[in-house]
Amino acid sequence: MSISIIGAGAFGTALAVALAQNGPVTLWARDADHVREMQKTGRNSQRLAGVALPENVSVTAEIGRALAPDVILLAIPMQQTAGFLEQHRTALAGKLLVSCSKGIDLATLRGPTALIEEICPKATPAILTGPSFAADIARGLPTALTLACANGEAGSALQAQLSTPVLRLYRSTDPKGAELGGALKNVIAIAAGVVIGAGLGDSARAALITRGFAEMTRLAERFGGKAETLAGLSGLGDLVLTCTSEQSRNFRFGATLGRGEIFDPSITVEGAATAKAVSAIALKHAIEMPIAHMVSALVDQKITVDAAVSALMSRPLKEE
Ligand SMILES: NC(=O)C1=CN([C@@H]2O[C@H](COP(=O)(O)OP(=O)(O)OC[C@H]3O[C@@H](n4cnc5c(N)ncnc54)[C@H](OP(=O)(O)O)[C@@H]3O)[C@@H](O)[C@H]2O)C=CC1
Ligand SMILES: O=C(CO)COP(=O)(O)O
Repeated sequence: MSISIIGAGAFGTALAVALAQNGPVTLWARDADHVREMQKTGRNSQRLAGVALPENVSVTAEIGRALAPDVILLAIPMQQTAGFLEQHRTALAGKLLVSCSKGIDLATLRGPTALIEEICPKATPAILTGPSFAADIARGLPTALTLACANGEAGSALQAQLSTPVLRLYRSTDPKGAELGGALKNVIAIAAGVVIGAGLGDSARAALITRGFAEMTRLAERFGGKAETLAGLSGLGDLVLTCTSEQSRNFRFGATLGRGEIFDPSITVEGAATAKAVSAIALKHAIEMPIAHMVSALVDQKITVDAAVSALMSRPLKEE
């Protein structure tokens, strides 16, 4: 059975390369010139340099072709997802829609599977998330991810269809916990980057990862996510990866903030908008999320790094 991937960014392209081991893959990009270039060169040098596209990846700008398979992976940035779903709502009815995005929609404060449920109620939502840099997946390095779907039968079928010898998927029926873990870890990764960029040291980063994980779990549990999901690949696993690697765009963005420099605005940094969404959710539901509030304020340049650190360090002393 063929699958299609919406979005020929770094991650969509890497997944196409990996999943081509299992059968034909259709990779859709919105820009016809970009598609022609990929068809001609057999590469996506704009988004994932140095990687050849296997022969059974067919790249297209025709949305009708891309929306024909029963299983469709959505690999576009979170803030563009609602618009895409709305535009193609009718064609998406009855499909298995696997979001590969990590974030919270700022306009509706919903995560990817909640957005799919809201906009495409006749589709079955799932999420593929966990520690995985596109470049690693494309090189065929061993990777383990979470495939979460509330419908256990559909989740099992997807797990089998999307696993490869080097891409090991663990199944979960907790999409809420999985999507919140993936969204929130980006916010904490920005904070970790700030800590390193500002020269505050590895001890401070370890403290921040740990307290950030407590925030992630607190918020996810409030919305029905399970603590054990947060402790798995989609939460702790991805948090560790993103807070400790220079490959992470969220971490690098934070490090740039910490150094007081300007980050290239064309680079996708999901945690920036998501920090604002998380801060709004925390205020609305009275959930204690001090790190997320600080990241949101830093992103909006409403606070300096020094002021953010002293605000976090001067909070009342409490039990762990
Ligand atoms: N890169 C990684 O290592 C990983 C990324 N992810 C997640 O995958 C998602 C995508 O990230 P990534 O691939 O890295 O991002 P990139 O910045 O590499 O690419 C984004 C892609 O989305 C396309 N796009 C943007 N807006 C729209 C739209 N409205 N309609 C259709 N296509 C659109 C862009 O097209 P165009 O070129 O025309 O602008 C581009 O191809 C994010 O949520 C990210 O967190 C998850 C795990 C790993
Ligand atoms: O989600 C990722 C790794 O799991 C990619 O992280 P960045 O978006 O920060 O590069």
